[in-house]
Amino acid sequence: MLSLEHTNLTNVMAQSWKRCHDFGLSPSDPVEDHILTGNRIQEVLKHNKHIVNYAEQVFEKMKDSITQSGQVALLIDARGTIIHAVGDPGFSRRAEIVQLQVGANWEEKRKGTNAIGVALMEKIPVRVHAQEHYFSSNHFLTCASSPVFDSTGQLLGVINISGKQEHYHPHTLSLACMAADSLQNKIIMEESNREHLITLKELEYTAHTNPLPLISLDRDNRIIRANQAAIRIVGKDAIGKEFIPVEGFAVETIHDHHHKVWRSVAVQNKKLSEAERRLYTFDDIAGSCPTLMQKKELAQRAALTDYPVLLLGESGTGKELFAQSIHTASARFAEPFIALNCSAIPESLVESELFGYERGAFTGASKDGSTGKFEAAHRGTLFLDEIGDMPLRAQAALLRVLQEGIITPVGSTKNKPIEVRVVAATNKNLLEEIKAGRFRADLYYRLKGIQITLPSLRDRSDIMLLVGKLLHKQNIAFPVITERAQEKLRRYSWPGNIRELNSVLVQASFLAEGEPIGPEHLLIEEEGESPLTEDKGGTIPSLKEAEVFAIKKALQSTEWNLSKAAALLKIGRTTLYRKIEEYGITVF
Ligand SMILES: Nc1ncnc2c1ncn2[C@@H]1O[C@H](COP(=O)(O)OP(=O)(O)OP(=O)(O)O)[C@@H](O)[C@H]1O
Repeated sequence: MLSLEHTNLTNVMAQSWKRCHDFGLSPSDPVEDHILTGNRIQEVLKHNKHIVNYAEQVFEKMKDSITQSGQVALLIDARGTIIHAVGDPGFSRRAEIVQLQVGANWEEKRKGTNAIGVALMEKIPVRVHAQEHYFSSNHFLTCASSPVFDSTGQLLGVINISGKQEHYHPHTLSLACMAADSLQNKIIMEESNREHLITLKELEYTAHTNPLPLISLDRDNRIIRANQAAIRIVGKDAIGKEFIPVEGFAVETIHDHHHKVWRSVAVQNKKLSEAERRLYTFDDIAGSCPTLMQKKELAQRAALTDYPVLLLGESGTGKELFAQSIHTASARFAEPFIALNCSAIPESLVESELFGYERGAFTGASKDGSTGKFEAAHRGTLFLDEIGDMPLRAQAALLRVLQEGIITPVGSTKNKPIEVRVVAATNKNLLEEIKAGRFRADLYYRLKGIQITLPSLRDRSDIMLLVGKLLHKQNIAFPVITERAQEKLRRYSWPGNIRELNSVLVQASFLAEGEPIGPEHLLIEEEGESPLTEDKGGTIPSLKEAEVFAIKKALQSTEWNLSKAAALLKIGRTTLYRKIEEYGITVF
């Protein structure tokens, strides 16, 4: 009697044979003998360098048993080309005759039913033995293949073990599966290490500006990292040494699944002074240009009302600064100002984030329950940043509360009346988002109340006044900027607006070391320097030059915020990080 598994595999085989028949192949045909050689195979190998390196490590462990049992182990890319092979030299010679060698392609449509082709097609581990092969010339083989996927489930290739049919062994398929799993684990580990590195890099950059002392400890309570603020307290030499509790530091421990201490972080638990806790006010909004003054006046008048406010403007134009100023100038100034980054809410957590949840409402929920942003902002102001990126499901939930003025925490049956003033902000064109079906028109009209569009820095006539104020904030006296540097500042287009200006000035004052700031200290691309601008001879920049330029520009305008820069470039964070490494792009 056939087992279910066997029946299924038999079906898989039958379907493969049918496909081969439909391709117009006949079992007695000579097998296609095209093979990639020279530059073409070198290109494929270069493209797959990473996975081949890992496969070498995996195959190394199996090499002896594969050789002794007269087999070959192969790595095949996602398109069916063999890219690495190890095994018994005797069998390898015979195998080469049927092209079980680097450069040959074993897709079903070329080589008929075979383990590699079927595993690629069906994305499952499979054995193809003797006469199960479509072409008669392959009947002397017994082959087992298992697919390899990356962390997103995308097929990367196949591991295959082949031998003469008389060397059939029931465990060969398990061996192929184990090798594929091991290879997959190595690849996923590498990806997660890279992710970890990115997080560390981001932490490094935020730690620069984060004034709160922060220390990371290993499981033995030794200091493995500390930001500048913490180093000032514990000293540089403390890294690597045991952390002796310092007064005012709270240690929070991270446990693994077995409740073993894994890592800890020590954060200085200091109470923020009134000045540090203070939100921005209209006095903090620097500028004298008529457009900005007009927007500031409009916002000041809006602060006296309870109407919703919608702040529009490019990234870094001061939308959050305006939102806080509106709150502090309003009658709600003594109540909370709560900010929510709408683009960062995962779809599944929308309700709990906005409305909170009761204790034990869902798996993973804190046992004490949690207060949602609406409740936290009760009687105060809720600032909905990046509203244009809010997922549609969250938009529906938000609209409901704005209409009804009540919330129901997840897992609760009780309604709570909520009274908040909403200020929303986005750098997206909401009318276009509505047209594209990504933003609800009814929500737009509810949020719009008073709409204030902030000017981009390039459209402002008061850039030098801003420069003075921003340098003053860093305790640098004015004037310290040469004429040519001022000209350079005026000419630049400032895609990252005031945030970018601030970061360029911080870099410049650092580079100038107390001397007047000259154009050489301003690390911005002059418009004419752009490799994207065709010069008079019409030279087109190379793809690499264009990429480096775009990446640098995105990093500069987001102050090296990798997530924001990747979003500007419309690529993933991991890809951005890889390119930064590949092109050797540095901070300055
Ligand atoms: N008129 C201004 N005067 C002084 N500083 C300003 C002004 N406008 C913006 N800034 C500063 O520029 C930086 C960016 O401002 P803010 O975060 O408010 O911009 P945003 O428009 O909300 O940006 P994003 O859309 O990227 O969130 C902040 O450090 C802010 O203090």
